[in-house]
Amino acid sequence: MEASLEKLREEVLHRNPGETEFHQAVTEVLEALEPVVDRHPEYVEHGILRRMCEPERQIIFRVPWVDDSGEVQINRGFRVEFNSALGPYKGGLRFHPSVYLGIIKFLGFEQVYKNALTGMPIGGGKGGSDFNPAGRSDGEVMRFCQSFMTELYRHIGEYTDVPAGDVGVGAREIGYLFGQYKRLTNRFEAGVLTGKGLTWGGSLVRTEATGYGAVMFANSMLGTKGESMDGQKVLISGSGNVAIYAAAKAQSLGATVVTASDSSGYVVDEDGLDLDLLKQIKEVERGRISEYAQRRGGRSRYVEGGSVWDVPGTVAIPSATQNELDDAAARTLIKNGVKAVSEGANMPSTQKATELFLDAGILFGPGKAANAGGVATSALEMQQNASRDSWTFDYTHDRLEAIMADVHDRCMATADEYGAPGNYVVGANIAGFLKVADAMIAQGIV
Ligand SMILES: NC(=O)C1=CN([C@@H]2O[C@H](COP(=O)(O)OP(=O)(O)OC[C@H]3O[C@@H](n4cnc5c(N)ncnc54)[C@H](O)[C@@H]3O)[C@@H](O)[C@H]2O)C=CC1
Ligand SMILES: O=C(O)CCC(=O)C(=O)O
Repeated sequence: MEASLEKLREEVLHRNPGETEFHQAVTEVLEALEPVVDRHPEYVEHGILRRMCEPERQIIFRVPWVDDSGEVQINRGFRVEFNSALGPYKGGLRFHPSVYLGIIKFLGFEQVYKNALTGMPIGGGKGGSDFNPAGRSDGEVMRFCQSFMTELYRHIGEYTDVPAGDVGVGAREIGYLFGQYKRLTNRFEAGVLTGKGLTWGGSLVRTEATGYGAVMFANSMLGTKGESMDGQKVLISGSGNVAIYAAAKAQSLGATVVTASDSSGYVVDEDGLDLDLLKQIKEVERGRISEYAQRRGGRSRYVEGGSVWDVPGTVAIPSATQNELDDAAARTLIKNGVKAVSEGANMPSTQKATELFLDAGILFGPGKAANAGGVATSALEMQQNASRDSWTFDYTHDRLEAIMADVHDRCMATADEYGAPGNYVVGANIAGFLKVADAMIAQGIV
């Protein structure tokens, strides 16, 4: 790495001890920015890179609540408002026991570049809690969400910071969070959260958008080689919001999706996933993936533990969590003939896995580009809220499709321009960076 970038990387590691995911995300971006620094020393002179590695604001708070047995529970809440050069902070909330500051900072950092790439007027942020919704009753989830919002509400607003869902935060949680925000502020401020219910300010296509977008991105990448999703054998990890709708879009484009997983194991279904069954188990019953094989029968099977990436396939869409696809998995995928990897999750491939894909000439769509469809559609939801309008499914879907095509083309053109043709990691990071950096220069040292 170039000396000024290496110095900055060391400074970030030193200032943020123990935050390994944040270190990883920063390292990837700094490596990709090497050709920019050579060409544009003014970004170093203005301290842009250093400022972009330091969140504008980090909020950490206590979230006390009472469980069903009357016991007081304490969780920790976070909101990292990373960068507002392009618009209000925007990004999801994650409720998962693994959450700590380093995870929220990596997600917030990624969000800045991703949101810039969408072309929409949104800055970047992320939040969440170490609360584990698994096994909690609706009443417990509601009381937790109400307590979480009782602190968060003073930091957010449609022109300030607009949270949404992420792992463990879906329509149910957004409903409880919105209800409490409305109660505390006495305002029906629809644009303060996205991912809302369709009858109270939500947007059609937002539920499907991240998974759909990741498949659209894969389709565009394959298009550069004269191929498409049609006829591909697709491996998907996870079985949550992103995984389910990535599978749905892939199937609608003529692919066969043969895997899904959760933290206990994975299923393989050579006949293609039955998505109605998967949705019933995961979205309605909130059950385990093992039940899928039990109920589906036929050629489906459940594998306890193990890795979904052991299954042969031509397109991989990792859609569960960070660092779920390591170098061993990447080698297996390459050996088995994978052609394209489109990251539905945030940073699901380790740095080594990413390098292996790039070195092998695999089409590789990094999360900040490939999964940008979710936040882009959140921005469309904000647009509808601002104009008190609601658009049709088809119109919103067309907007998403146009945005994803543009993200793809911009990554490709930028990679070409900076001497790394076909490298979407370089393209995504540089294209996102330039937009934010120019806005920051225009706005002065703030
Ligand atoms: N929901 C959204 O709009 C967006 C989500 N993402 C990213 O996509 C990923 C998935 O998020 P969602 O689907 O929204 O969450 P979700 O809560 O709906 O689903 C998460 C899924 O991942 C599985 N999972 C978690 N840890 C796992 C592990 N260690 N091994 C295997 N499976 C595991 C869970 O069982 C669950 O099926 C995350 O990285 C998230 O940050 C990215 C962009 C937008
Ligand atoms: O829709 C949003 O605001 C956030 C989506 C998100 O959390 C992400 O892109 O990782």
